[in-house]
Amino acid sequence: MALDGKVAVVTGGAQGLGRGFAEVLLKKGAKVSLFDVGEETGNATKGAFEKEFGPDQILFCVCDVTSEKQLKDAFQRTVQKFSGIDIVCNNAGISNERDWEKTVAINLCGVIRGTYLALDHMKKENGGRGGVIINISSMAGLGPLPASPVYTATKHGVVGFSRAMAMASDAAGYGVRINTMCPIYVRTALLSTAGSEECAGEFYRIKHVNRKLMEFGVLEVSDVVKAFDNLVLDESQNGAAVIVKMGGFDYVKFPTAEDLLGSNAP
Ligand SMILES: NC(=O)c1ccc[n+]([C@@H]2O[C@H](COP(=O)([O-])OP(=O)(O)OC[C@H]3O[C@@H](n4cnc5c(N)ncnc54)[C@H](O)[C@@H]3O)[C@@H](O)[C@H]2O)c1
Ligand SMILES: CCCCC/C=C\C=C\[C@H](O)C/C=C\C/C=C\CCCC(=O)O
Repeated sequence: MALDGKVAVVTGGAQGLGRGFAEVLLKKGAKVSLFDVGEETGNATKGAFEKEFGPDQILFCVCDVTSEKQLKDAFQRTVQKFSGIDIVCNNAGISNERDWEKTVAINLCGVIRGTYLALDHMKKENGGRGGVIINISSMAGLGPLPASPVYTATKHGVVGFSRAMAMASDAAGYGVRINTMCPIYVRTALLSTAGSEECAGEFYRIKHVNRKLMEFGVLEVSDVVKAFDNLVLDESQNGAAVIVKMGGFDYVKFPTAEDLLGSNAP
């Protein structure tokens, strides 16, 4: 998929990974709509991007992904400004075990809602152009992060939902690919707050078990952006989950029905 002239949405795009994803899309000629709850950071990022890429390439919508109305309005504003949508990255996420229902609402319900609304605009049966949706999970979507059980559950949920939706999209002829990214730790604001007493809650006393997993390494945003760029462009991938780790990225090999059921497989 060539990116020049394409229209992209990035949730949680004001900072961190989302900002990095937005920047690479803009560099390759796409128009980008940032959805973020952080008004000040979002406006600052919009201003910086406008300076570099010009005023017509970027839109910032103050939007909380837990609100159906705000998310719907943000998609609508994007379509009105840019005409259609080709790429959606559901990236907004938090790590807060104390307020675990908020973690589920943003990390899992926000991704589901963002995917459904994206499909309303992108699927061919609605007159959309097709395209690609990339949902941001984590390595904690593939294995346990012990001091963050609810975060782990939401990220497993993102992988399962995205794989099922990829098959549904294919079977229904939507023309939209749906893939997931699963990075190990990345140096962002989320990482510096997740281990705090305020976010870890009762698991604060065992935060060392999460910290130990830093032995896998800590990525820079640019490492994850490279894998994102590859996944957006690779039209052969639908239902893929990409692990991003030190030294590069790989496609996850999931067990097949035959692996799981042996001779009972259909
Ligand atoms: N940093 C890591 O180690 C790491 C590793 C793997 C996956 N991830 C995932 O990557 C994604 C981005 O995380 P990050 O590290 O860049 O974090 P970050 O905190 O730097 O950025 C997250 C952005 O999401 C926004 N956001 C939070 N709640 C929102 C809401 N309700 N509605 C809209 N926007 C909202 C924030 O304002 C912020 O701009 C998350 O889904 C996270 O789980 C992070
Ligand atoms: C297979 C094992 C899973 C390993 C998980 C690896 C990476 C996870 C990345 C997450 O998305 C990061 C999110 C939250 C981090 C939570 C706690 C970190 C505490 C760090 C600290 O104490 O400073």
